[in-house]
Amino acid sequence: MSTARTSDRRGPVPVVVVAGYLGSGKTTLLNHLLRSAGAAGTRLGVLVNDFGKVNIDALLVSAQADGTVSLGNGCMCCTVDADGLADALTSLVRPSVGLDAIVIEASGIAEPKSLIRMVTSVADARLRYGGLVYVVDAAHLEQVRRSHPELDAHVAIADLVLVNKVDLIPDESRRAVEALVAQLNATAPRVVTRNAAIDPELLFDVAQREVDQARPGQMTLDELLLEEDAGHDHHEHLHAAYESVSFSSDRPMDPRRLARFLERPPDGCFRIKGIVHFDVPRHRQRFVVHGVGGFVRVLREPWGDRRPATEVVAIGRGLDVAAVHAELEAAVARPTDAVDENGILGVLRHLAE
Ligand SMILES: Nc1nc2c(ncn2[C@@H]2O[C@H](COP(=O)(O)OP(=O)(O)OP(=O)(O)O)[C@@H](O)[C@H]2O)c(=O)[nH]1
Repeated sequence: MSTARTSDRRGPVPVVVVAGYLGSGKTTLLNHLLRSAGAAGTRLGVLVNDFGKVNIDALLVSAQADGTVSLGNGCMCCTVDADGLADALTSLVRPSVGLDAIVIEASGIAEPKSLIRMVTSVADARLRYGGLVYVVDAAHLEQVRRSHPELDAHVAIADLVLVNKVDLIPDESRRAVEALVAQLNATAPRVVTRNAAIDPELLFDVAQREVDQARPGQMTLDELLLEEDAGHDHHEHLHAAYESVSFSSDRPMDPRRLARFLERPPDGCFRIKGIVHFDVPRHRQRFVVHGVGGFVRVLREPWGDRRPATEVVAIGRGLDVAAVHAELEAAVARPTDAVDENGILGVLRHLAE
């Protein structure tokens, strides 16, 4: 239950931006995340323009003061406008609050790019930008695009696209919407959802604080995929499934090649997280790396009692598992490599310090 343990283990708190056209399902997503995060013991901070949007009644409000609600399960909810965003973030990432992740809902008409810029410009090493999740109303995408052509550009910069409300349309239309989204954004993974029910693990590390047991109200990736599979073309869904590729090595990594992997992740790769060992003089510390759609954040800390070794996990949809492995394998330093004194700079420039 200790918050210190959490921040030790996790490094900076990820700040995920949720955007989408009016009525696409952003609030539904926040409520789903709050429910499932609370059930798992994850402490989530939510920033919204208007409390009324989030179903706080269902979440056992225990206290409310100064535009902040403390939710019974350790989650926090704040109202915020553009001017107050940086202050709200800085105050939410205080270790005493003990949050695992923060989610910001962009109001339906907000320009996601400016919100992302506001988040990335907050100079606080205790937080890191955690990517843009864009919610699409699959039943109205065509219609909304006609009146709001800027929607295409929003989808294009997303790191993860939720193709939501698929219960309202036939399979054929769903496939057409998926194809259109893929055309607008070839690299971001897509998740097909009903009521925005995604696995929170896709957005941030889900802390397991109480007992590690089945989490009511939350569908795991496996369950989601199984549900998607039922009644659909099985072959198609096997290929559409999420993959998580784990890589470990006792040999040190080559910093230049690893930095390239983080900055230009393989197609479909949404998240990369890991602990990396470089055998570079003065840089033999334990490097904690986070990548979200090419946005990289690195922390450095002592190994302590731990034996230096590398462990990296890549999560995505339609990932070429063999290719990811091959790329990471190729990033292992070889004894025959020429001395590359500047190689580590590619990693250091992402340091959060
Ligand atoms: N049928 C169906 N309805 C959904 C789904 N997801 C959300 N809704 C409903 O769509 C309506 C709008 O959802 P919200 O989550 O409020 O959408 P929003 O993006 O927050 O809307 P704004 O705040 O107006 O931008 C609500 O009535 C939801 O219950 C879904 O997958 N299927």
